[in-house]
Amino acid sequence: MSGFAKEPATATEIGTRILPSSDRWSPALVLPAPVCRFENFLGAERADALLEYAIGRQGDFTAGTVLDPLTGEESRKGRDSLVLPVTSAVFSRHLADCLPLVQESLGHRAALDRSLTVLTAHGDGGHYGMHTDASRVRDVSTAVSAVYYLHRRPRGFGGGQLRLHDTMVEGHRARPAETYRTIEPEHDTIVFFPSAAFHEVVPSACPSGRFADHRFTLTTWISGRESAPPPADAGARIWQWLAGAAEGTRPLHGATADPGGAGTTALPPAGPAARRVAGGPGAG
Ligand SMILES: O=C(O)CCC(=O)C(=O)O
Ligand SMILES: [Fe+2]
Repeated sequence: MSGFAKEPATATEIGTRILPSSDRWSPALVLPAPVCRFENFLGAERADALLEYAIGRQGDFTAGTVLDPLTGEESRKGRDSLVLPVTSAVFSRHLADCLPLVQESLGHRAALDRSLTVLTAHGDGGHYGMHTDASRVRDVSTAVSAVYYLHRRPRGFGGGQLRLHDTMVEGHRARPAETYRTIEPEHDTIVFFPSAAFHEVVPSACPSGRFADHRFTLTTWISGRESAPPPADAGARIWQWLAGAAEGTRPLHGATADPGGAGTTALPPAGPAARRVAGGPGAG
């Protein structure tokens, strides 16, 4: 026997003795940061070659730093990562080809034309406390962060998840929420999210201590020259809220990093293959 659930015919009012009325509601809106992820981003062969390259350059990595937003000074507070600046025409080309689809899925409009890439390694106790990537980009309201993950299989480390925090909007003020989405650093996957979104890397454990067993990334900050056009829909509004919440995380003066300077390279325009993907089957 099956049947449909049947509600009582009349609804009962919950009295104001239980639920008093109020004109002082203070609703807090909690929004997830827009994010998208690709699996098998470079493909097994290229991913393994890149991993071996990273491992082979062990001696060239240096301790990653953070910029103090108040003083603009570089420090290692809250961060234990190894970094090595790199460029790759092939990687940039592939990023550029994916960008139309990424921008579509993140509700992102502004033109992006520069990128800055570093290889990173997290070992035993490696971590990166809560931050935005404001100090790495020209205009944080439009910049996109891309983190590509690499590791040996079986994985030689534990932990090291990326936490992408939600944004809490109260009235006209936005701030990072305590809730977050967890991203596993899976080999040959890449994640894209707004550079203004608060995020952190939780501590990794690497029992062998071997460099080859570290958690590797190729992290790229993709910048635009111009500010975002005014949002036409709710999907784009989150970018403004994120930029508001990230205010104050960019060093005001004395910053040692110059994201528009020597480190950044021009991002090539997307190729025709990208337009086919973004346009769906039959497009192009
Ligand atoms: O390694 C990750 O998952 C994120 C790295 C990061 O946030 C950064 O380098 O700014
Ligand atoms: Fe970051």
